[in-house]
Amino acid sequence: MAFTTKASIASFGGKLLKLTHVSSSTGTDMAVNVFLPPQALTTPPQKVPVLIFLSGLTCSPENCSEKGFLQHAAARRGLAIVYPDTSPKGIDIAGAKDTYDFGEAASFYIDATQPPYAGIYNMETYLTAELPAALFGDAELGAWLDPARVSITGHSMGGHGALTLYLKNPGKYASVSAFAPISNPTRCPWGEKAFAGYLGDDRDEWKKHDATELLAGWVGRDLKALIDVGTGDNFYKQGQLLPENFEAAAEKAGVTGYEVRYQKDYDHSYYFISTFSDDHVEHAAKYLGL
Ligand SMILES: N[C@@H](CCC(=O)N[C@@H](CS)C(=O)NCC(=O)O)C(=O)O
Repeated sequence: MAFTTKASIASFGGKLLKLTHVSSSTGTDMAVNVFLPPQALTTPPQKVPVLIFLSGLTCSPENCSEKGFLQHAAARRGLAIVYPDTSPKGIDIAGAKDTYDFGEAASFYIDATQPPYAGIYNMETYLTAELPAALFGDAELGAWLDPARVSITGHSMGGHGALTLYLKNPGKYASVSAFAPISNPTRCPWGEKAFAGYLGDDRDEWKKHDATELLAGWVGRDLKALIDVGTGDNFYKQGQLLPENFEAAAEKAGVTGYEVRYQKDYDHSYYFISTFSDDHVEHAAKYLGL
């Protein structure tokens, strides 16, 4: 297969595959983990729906695979989980490793237009075109993964990624959910820094990658979205997440079918994610026909 298998680990009756492949979008090796539930691993193999999980700042495919607990419900419901990486890695770009919120592991899941990131940080193209084509077209993986049934979720920067890729590509994903998403990046310090660095100074360009701004294109539609935010999340308190702005924009656009839950005392960590991961898998399962 086009993927190299680095590990195959038994998990909840299924298998977690740790894979790498060469990406033409980024020009680098990309890591991706794939959890196959027991329902897929039959003879002959069974195609199962897929939930993509996009991770947050500083992460790799490992963080959520190890402590997000998505595999628990996914194994019960018969869903595969795909954990892509957060950015191209191992490239020598000056400054890219200097801070936790920009550069390596902080791609914001967009295609950068500014040097030195342009041409390398093409995460939107990678996630929406190259990776699905590689996974579903693969002789082995393609026997387990159903290209017609895909949903998306994510945490923090990955919540921003999940919401924006969903809103930019109507019909591509059956539903969306997010844990502590950066909901209005054009108006928070993390987003302003990332968008200035990757996209330049034109704030109208930034808005094309902001979930709150993108809601204007969804007037009157059913969003099929679940969002959880912890009230004890320091990044929420610092104004990095701004879920209220997303809610206000959704209300203004008259969209339906979304729920934003404020979970008392929960922080930004994987203790928060693992507590509510069953709900997010259930949300996806509902729209994936399970
Ligand atoms: N200062 C923190 C900020 C980054 C952070 O909290 N990242 C979140 C996503 S925005 C995370 O999932 N970190 C990795 C982990 O908890 O396993 C750090 O460097 O770890």
